[in-house]
Amino acid sequence: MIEARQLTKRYGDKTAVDGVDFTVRPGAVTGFLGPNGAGKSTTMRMIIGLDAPTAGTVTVNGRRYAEHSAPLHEVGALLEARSIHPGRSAFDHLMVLAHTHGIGRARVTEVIEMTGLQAVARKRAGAFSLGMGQRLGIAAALLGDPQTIMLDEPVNGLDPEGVLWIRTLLTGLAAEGRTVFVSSHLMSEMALVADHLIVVGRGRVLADTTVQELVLQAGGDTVDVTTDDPAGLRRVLTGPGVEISGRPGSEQLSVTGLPARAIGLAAARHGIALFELTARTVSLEEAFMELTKDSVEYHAANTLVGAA
Ligand SMILES: Nc1ncnc2c1ncn2[C@@H]1O[C@H](COP(=O)(O)OP(=O)(O)OP(=O)(O)O)[C@@H](O)[C@H]1O
Repeated sequence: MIEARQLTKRYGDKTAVDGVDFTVRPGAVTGFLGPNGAGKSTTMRMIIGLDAPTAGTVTVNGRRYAEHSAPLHEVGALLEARSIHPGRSAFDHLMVLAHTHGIGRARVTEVIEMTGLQAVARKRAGAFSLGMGQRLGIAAALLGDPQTIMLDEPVNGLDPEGVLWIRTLLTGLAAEGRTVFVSSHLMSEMALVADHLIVVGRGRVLADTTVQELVLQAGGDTVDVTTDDPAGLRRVLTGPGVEISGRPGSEQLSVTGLPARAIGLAAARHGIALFELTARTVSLEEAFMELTKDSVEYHAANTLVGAA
């Protein structure tokens, strides 16, 4: 469990993280999404004590990171700029980390196998490809068998097989009851793994919601209808939670709050002919763009926060 309360980070005049509140719960993959510069990495750095908050708090499993006596067992993290001694082998790098927590060689071998690094474990980490480096970073994050796993842009540099492997790994860790917190600026990738989403923009939480809810809020439940009797159809469909728009004189209406099936049935019952009945599909990417585009950034925050 990760809990941020009014978490704030300022660098001089720049507010990178602006009073954010969120809770990342166990047993699910939570995606941490936002465009470049939204404050994701800064938030993650504060979670593991690499940066101190200017105000507010963030705890992992009920305590600030620095208060844990064996932090590797609490939270395993892969941050973008994790430094690995280039001359050291993957195995030695993991052994050095393991020693700090009294973790044995058997666990090092285990995480090497889990991350598919067996063939290169004795090679210099400095010669690793980006994808291999990511796998090594993930191996290090898993070393302490932590309850909470936090990964910053984990699919960066991974080939399709690696991306698939990451997905399976993350959903598997969540299924074991762990807290899994993963950042990305790729909504499409998050849609495939995340159960829950926290979307940030300009250091603020814009949405704390599920994938389905986000699509719905972005207009995913709009249905376009064309009829020769728009006035009649409006009368038939009007009801609580239903919004109907359309240009005066136009035969086309856009309806939100009713599924296409209900609209079709209501029209048939009243003998109103329809020429078009199309459920508008909003892709997750569109929903994300809509949410994070500058002009609606703070408006969106008001309507979406707490919508889950
Ligand atoms: N050490 C620093 N000094 C000054 N400004 C910083 C520092 N670290 C981050 N920032 C600024 O804070 C803001 C948030 O940056 P951060 O790296 O947390 O965003 P991000 O969401 O992780 O972005 P990306 O997807 O590009 O990694 C940016 O405007 C960035 O320039």
